[in-house]
Order: sequence, then C-alpha cells, then structure tokens
Amino acid sequence: MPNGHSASPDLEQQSEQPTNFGECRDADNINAGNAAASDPTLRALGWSSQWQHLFDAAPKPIGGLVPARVTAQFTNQYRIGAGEGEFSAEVSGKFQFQAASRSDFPAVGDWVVAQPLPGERRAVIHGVLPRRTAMIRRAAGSVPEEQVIGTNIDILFIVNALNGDYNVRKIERYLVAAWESGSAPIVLLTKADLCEDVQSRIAEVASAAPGVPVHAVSAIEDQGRQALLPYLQPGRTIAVTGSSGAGKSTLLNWLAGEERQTVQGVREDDARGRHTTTHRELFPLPGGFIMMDTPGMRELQLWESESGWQEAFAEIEALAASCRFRDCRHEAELGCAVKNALRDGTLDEHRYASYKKTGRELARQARKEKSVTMRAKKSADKRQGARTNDVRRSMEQD
Ligand SMILES: Nc1nc2c(ncn2[C@@H]2O[C@H](COP(=O)(O)OP(=O)(O)OP(=O)(O)O)[C@@H](O)[C@H]2O)c(=O)[nH]1
Ligand SMILES: [Zn+2]
Repeated sequence: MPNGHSASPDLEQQSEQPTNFGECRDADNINAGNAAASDPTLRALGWSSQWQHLFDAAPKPIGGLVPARVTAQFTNQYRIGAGEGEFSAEVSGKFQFQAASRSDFPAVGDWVVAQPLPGERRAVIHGVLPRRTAMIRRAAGSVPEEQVIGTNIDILFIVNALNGDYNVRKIERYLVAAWESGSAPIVLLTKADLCEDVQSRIAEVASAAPGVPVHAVSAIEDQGRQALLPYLQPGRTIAVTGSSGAGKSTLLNWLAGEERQTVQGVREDDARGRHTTTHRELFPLPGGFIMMDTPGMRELQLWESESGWQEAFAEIEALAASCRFRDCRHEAELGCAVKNALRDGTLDEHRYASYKKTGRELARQARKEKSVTMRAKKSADKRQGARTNDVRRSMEQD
C-alpha cells in the first residue's frame, strides 16, 4: 500500500487506497514440485502457479508443449517468450481452422501452449490459456470485429497530464475501458511540476473516479515515485494509456530507471540473417513487473461498452435504482432519484452531464454498428441470392 515515506508528501496524496488489483497473481506461491512454475525466465514474464494450473489443464494434442507468453504481435506472426528464451511463432493449422473469430487468436499478453521446433528459434502455437483480463476494441471496417489490444493486464495506468491535456471527462472515458477489460485502473496525473494546484486536481479526479486511486507525479522532477511502488510488484502486468504527449514514454523510462529502449530493444538475427532491432510490446522491467505498451493501448479512446459505462458511473447507477420508474431517463420524470440528487447537490452537474453524454455516445455507436451489421448482412444475402440464381440458371441450362 502506498505510504507516506516520501520526499514530496504533497504529491503522495491520493483518493483511496487500492484494494485488490491483480489478486490472482500469486507469484510467490510456487508449486515446488513444478519446474515451469519456478522457471526464472517465465516468472520474469509473469508466470505463476495459477498459470501453471491453467497450463496443466489445457488440451495438449501433442507432446513437448511448453508455456510461453506473447510479447509482440505482427500480422500473422508472434514473438513469444518461453523458458528456453524467445521464439518467433505462428498458430497451428488446426488452431486457425478452429478459431471462430479474430479475438480467438493470440494477442499481446496471452499465455499460450507452444511447441518449439527442434533446433530452431521458431515455434507453433496450439492454444491460448483462458484470459484473466482483455482490452477489446471493435475494429473499424465494413464488418465490426473485435480486436484484442492486450490481455492479462493487472493494472492500467491512465495517464493525463496536469497541463492543457488535463481533462476529467477524458479520464472518465478511459475508466470505462478499464472497467470493461477487468484490469484495475489507476489514474496518474503527470507533469505535476507544471501545475499550481495539484491537490484540487487530485480531488476533482477522485470525485469523478470513485474507488480509483489517483496519484500526481513528475517524471522530470522525480516526484511521486514512492506512491507507485506498491503497484510495481514482481509478476504484475501493467499497461499505460493516455493521449499523445501525456508523458507515457517519459513515465515508462522513469519507472524503468533507465532508457526503456535499451531495456526492451534487442538486436537479433532475422530470418535472412540480418541484424534487426525488434520492438517488444511486453517486456519485463528491472523491478520484476511487466510493462505493456502496444500501439492499440496508446490509441485507446472511448470504449463502446455498456457495462463499463455503468461501472464508471456506479454512483449514478445506484441512484437510478431508486427512481420511481424502471425506464426512467432521468430527465423530467416524477420521482427521479438522479434529478433529486442534482437538486440537493449530492450529485455534481458536470458528472451528470458526462454520464448522459457518454450514454448518448454509446447509443450512437451501437446504432452505427447495427446499421453496419445490417448492411453487411444485406450484401451477404444479396451475394447468396446471386449464387442461388447462378445455380438455378446453370441447372436450367443442363
Ligand atoms: N514538465 C514536464 N514535462 C514532461 C513530464 N513528463 C513528460 N514531459 C514532456 O512531455 C512531452 C511528451 O512526453 P512523452 O513521454 O513523449 O509523451 P507520450 O504520452 O509518450 O506521447 P506519445 O508517444 O505521442 O503517445 C515530452 O516533451 C516530455 O519531455 C513531466 O513530468 N514534466
Ligand atoms: Zn431517474
């Protein structure tokens, strides 16, 4: 838990103590009889006895299969880290055949069942262990499809800078995504050195993010690190999101205690024997925690998710439960508990406006997706109809 032993107590203030993030990550509870569970290379990637149990229970079509974690993803190729080091990997033909959707394929952060090919740095992926958390985005395109941005993230650092970038509504949107994914959100207000009134900003964010720890930090002035140490536990996977320029890279380098690129960039031979520098999207840092930095995580914007919305505005949802009408829209209805709370000042007007706005955006998104799905279905029906006509015509000709 964060404590007060800090050189800069004014930056150590926070809304609430974190409770149970990453509680399943029982890295110290090692099954002594099991070699893989205590493998230092695997453990550096977040392996624990829980994962070992899931691996033991996973189907294994062939012998010689090992656990590995996906550290980077390319179009059809993956980079995985196993006990024996890194491999470039592809999914097996059977896996590909059985995958029902894009989200069934491995993503950065996944633990997979892999088969290293003898004498090569290549491996075949036969399965994906059940995900504990998953950041999912509906991919844009003519047919909406789920895109998995990152999985098995214990903690999501939501980064917002205490300068012109500062925007509580933006933080609320990121919170929706975090709640939906299953990972525990922590709000980091960066560039605290640029802000005159850090405390009131923290208070403002805290009231918009009930139950979420809020910390102010300055990477440039090396302030606020102490409060983050409790999150940076060995075996824990942490992802960072926030708008461009919010200070994510600087934060990562600061937390890593050295230049991150030197931590995660590795020169190696590619398939043609050339030396290349490979970018890992998941990498262990010296403190023993694992950092995830995928392009998708950086672009994370509004999350199209109903349940995340309800959690992000849990106190309003709780009020809504005591509205007289079950379908109350909290506008002009009689006996509306939300409107009553607005009137007596227990609910903040901006907060309510943000709740309504996010709700409208979700509805708009849902309508858009529905119309895209219907259009896609119509054109599929049309194609099907054309094929049926072709068959009929060719039968008539016979
Ligand atoms: N004053 C101040 N500036 C900072 C701090 N942290 C980062 N910056 C500056 O903010 C700018 C953006 O920082 P980055 O770390 O590149 O931001 P980013 O979020 O990674 O940006 P993208 O890579 O575009 O997503 C840089 O000029 C940093 O030097 C801080 O604590 N204080
Ligand atoms: Zn109501």
